[in-house]
Amino acid sequence: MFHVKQGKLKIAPSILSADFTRLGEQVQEAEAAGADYIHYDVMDGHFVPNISMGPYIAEAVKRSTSLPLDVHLMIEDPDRYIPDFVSAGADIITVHYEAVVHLHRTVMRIRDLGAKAGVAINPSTPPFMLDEILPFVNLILVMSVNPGFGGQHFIPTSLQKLKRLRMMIDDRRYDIELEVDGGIDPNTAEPVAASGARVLVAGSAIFGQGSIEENIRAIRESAERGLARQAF
Ligand SMILES: O=C(CO)[C@@H](O)[C@H](O)COP(=O)(O)O
Repeated sequence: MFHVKQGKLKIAPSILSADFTRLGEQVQEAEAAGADYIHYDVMDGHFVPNISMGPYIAEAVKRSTSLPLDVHLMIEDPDRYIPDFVSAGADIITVHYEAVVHLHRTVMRIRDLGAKAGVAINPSTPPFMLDEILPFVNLILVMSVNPGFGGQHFIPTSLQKLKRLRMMIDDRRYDIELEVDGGIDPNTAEPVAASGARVLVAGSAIFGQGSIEENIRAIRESAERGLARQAF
């Protein structure tokens, strides 16, 4: 894991904001429009105040696309469900720093089961809390809203956090994807990319209104402008 691979910007539509009566169709539309991952939010009503989807729907989503399934577990005791999501076809499984006691064990478990392992941090968690786990993860997810709901406003202090993490990753030459999630739209995509994010999750800005294809294009173009003027 000790080489830097910048790669291109990735867009990960969050299907939390999709039309569930046409879920397969909307996932396919996102894929045809050039999405890179399908972001799948799992909420348990405990770690976050909302309840969303479990492994059965994940398995159906996986069958409807050839894109990697990027599963974000916003749940307490995620270890209980990691094997179910791996069996459902999850390619990346991200757990919350705040939800896990033995984070290294959890991360290694995800990797041993054959998926990539991510760690997410809430808006109030400082980046240095990830210091010891960085050598073991494939992805870091910066939550730029308090997790639990789509359609919230981007928290601007997330930009400093992204810059700090970008530096931590690059200075140590880790091959880790830096993902951001919450309030990403054509306005915020530029500053988050300029601050170091390389995977942008967006829900309401992609599925909320208008064409999925145009919405993805607008976010990608904005992020590419941000990448071109990296803020550090
Ligand atoms: O994890 C979450 C919310 O907790 C996200 O993935 C949301 O689904 C993003 O929605 P928007 O802020 O893009 O509408």
